[in-house]
Amino acid sequence: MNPSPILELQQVSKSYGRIKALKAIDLCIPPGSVFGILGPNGSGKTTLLSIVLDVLAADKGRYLWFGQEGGPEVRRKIGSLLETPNFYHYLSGEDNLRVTSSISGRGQSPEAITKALQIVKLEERRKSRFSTYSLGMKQRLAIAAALLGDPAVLVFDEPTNGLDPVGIAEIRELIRQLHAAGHTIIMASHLLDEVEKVCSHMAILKSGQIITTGSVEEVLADEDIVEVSAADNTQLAAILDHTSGLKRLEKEQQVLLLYFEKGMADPAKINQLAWERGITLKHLSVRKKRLETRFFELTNN
Ligand SMILES: Nc1ncnc2c1ncn2[C@@H]1O[C@H](COP(=O)(O)OP(=O)(O)OP(=O)(O)O)[C@@H](O)[C@H]1O
Repeated sequence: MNPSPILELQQVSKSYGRIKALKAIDLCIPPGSVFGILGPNGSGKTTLLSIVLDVLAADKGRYLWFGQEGGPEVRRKIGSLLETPNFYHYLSGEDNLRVTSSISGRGQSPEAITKALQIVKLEERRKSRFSTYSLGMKQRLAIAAALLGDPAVLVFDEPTNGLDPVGIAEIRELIRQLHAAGHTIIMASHLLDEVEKVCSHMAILKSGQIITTGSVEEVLADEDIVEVSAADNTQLAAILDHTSGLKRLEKEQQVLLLYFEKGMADPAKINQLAWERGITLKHLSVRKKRLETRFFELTNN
């Protein structure tokens, strides 16, 4: 039996005038997951997160956190970062967290603030003014604010937006660490590579609809891809073109890519087939589909 979802959306719809931003969304987010919400610009990611965080009201449908409908008790278990908070530039990181915690009423003890600063690795710079922080540090301070009160779930909208590769890698590590510490993380992103690196599950949104959802492996593994090469790839292609279960064959630089229905690829049989026709393979491997490829397949249709 599947564990009860941390968050469940049932038929959630939202329009802005004539624009239908979300169209009857059903979605389940499993506990303990790092759940990526992916989608092109304008697909409805921010609208979806704003609704489940009670920032926006849905026109129709409902959502349940921990199996319940809203309320302050439930809200306390969720930390969020929708957009960078308005920190005071002349205050230190630590003082900014004090202000945030007194406004939100969460994690007000000095220990809670120190712990949040430690987790995001800003302890050494806690006394520095916010204005002296790099963009990556500012974003980590925003995550520290979301961590106040030690919420079970963290919701981030584009947490690596505007960061350089080092800043992105720091946030990636932080997300992994928070996940390992037991938090469920829900994040909207358009960075396919990031989602592939850190997420366990995902949903792809397009024009306000979920076009696929599941574990990252499930979403990617819609077909088997086998990579082969021999001294003469043209001859090899002619032989393998009739392999049973083969959907299509593509040439890519020095290798041939054989696409099979899911579960139909048989590398041993491919090797044998080539061998029987007098061809020795130089290379044979099963390739994992990249999220980028899958994303474009799904969103371009
Ligand atoms: N306040 C608003 N008024 C009118 N239309 C809006 C408003 N906010 C969003 N929209 C529209 O709703 C749709 C979904 O927008 P949303 O910001 O949720 O998408 P998104 O996937 O988060 O996009 P991005 O990746 O660009 O942030 C878009 O067509 C957008 O133009």
